[in-house]
Amino acid sequence: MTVTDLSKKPLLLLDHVTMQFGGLLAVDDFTNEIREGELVGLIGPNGAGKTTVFNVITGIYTPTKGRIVFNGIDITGLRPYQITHLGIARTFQNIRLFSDMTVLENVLVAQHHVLSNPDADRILVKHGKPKKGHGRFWFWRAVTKIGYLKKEKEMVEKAKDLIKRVGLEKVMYEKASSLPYGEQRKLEIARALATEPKLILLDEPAAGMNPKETEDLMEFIKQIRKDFNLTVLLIEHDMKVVMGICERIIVMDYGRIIAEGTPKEIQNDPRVIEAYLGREWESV
Ligand SMILES: Nc1ncnc2c1ncn2[C@@H]1O[C@H](COP(=O)(O)OP(=O)(O)OP(=O)(O)O)[C@@H](O)[C@H]1O
Repeated sequence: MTVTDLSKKPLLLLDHVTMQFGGLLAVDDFTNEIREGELVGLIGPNGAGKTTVFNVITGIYTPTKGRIVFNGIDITGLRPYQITHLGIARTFQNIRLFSDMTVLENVLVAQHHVLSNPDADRILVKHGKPKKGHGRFWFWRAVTKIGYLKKEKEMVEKAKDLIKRVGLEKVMYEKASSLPYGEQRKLEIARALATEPKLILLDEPAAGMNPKETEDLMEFIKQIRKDFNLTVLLIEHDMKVVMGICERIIVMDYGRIIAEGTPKEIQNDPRVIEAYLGREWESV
């Protein structure tokens, strides 16, 4: 049974997507449509192909076969930065932050793509650490000082506002590496939000979290979906999270979709229990 709300506008279509690595079909004829505002879970045993689905959506890999359409645009084969521009952001299984930078600097770096590069570089040099290759900085700063100052102010205000909205204002000037794990995850999600996505892909956001952090994360994901008008696709092994917040769940095994439905339907599906939930569900 499908649980897709057909009154919602289609946002992402994976149309017979296949990703082959040599003789291995990591993703095999994957077809699914995600509609605006949905919160969808992607689950399955280790090696089922879940992260590869994220990698083809975000342009890390070009699918061997099939087509990916986002918001009416065929994005198959586009570069990752082009896909980010169109409104897809992601987080990774292992947290990826600039550990020596503050929370604010981390968000500013993520906003980088919104501005033309010279502007973004200059703002980063001032609010973050100077990088190599910024010799043009002083020249451009003199030439475009007024526009730059305006843009800088806007960018910093925007970053601060985002940090407040995700509840990290108390640690805005702390180094990312000094934050507790749950806050590092939030910061990673905030960095994804800084690119102003329509769709966010979260790869195992609850990995390594304690039960309290996991509870907070579940609320956080529901809250940001509402506050930022997001569509969310989530890979997660923690069944409490998946069953607790997803409206629809897609189950993969050996690269293929083996089931799709509401949390209740998935929990009672014999194919899913056999391939996956039998093991995972016992631990919930
Ligand atoms: N770049 C690559 N080259 C070769 N094989 C790959 C590559 N990326 C993934 N694979 C293989 O594709 C299969 C699917 O991997 P993938 O990481 O997508 O699974 P997953 O469902 O995300 O697993 P997990 O839950 O453990 O993260 C695995 O067998 C993996 O070894």
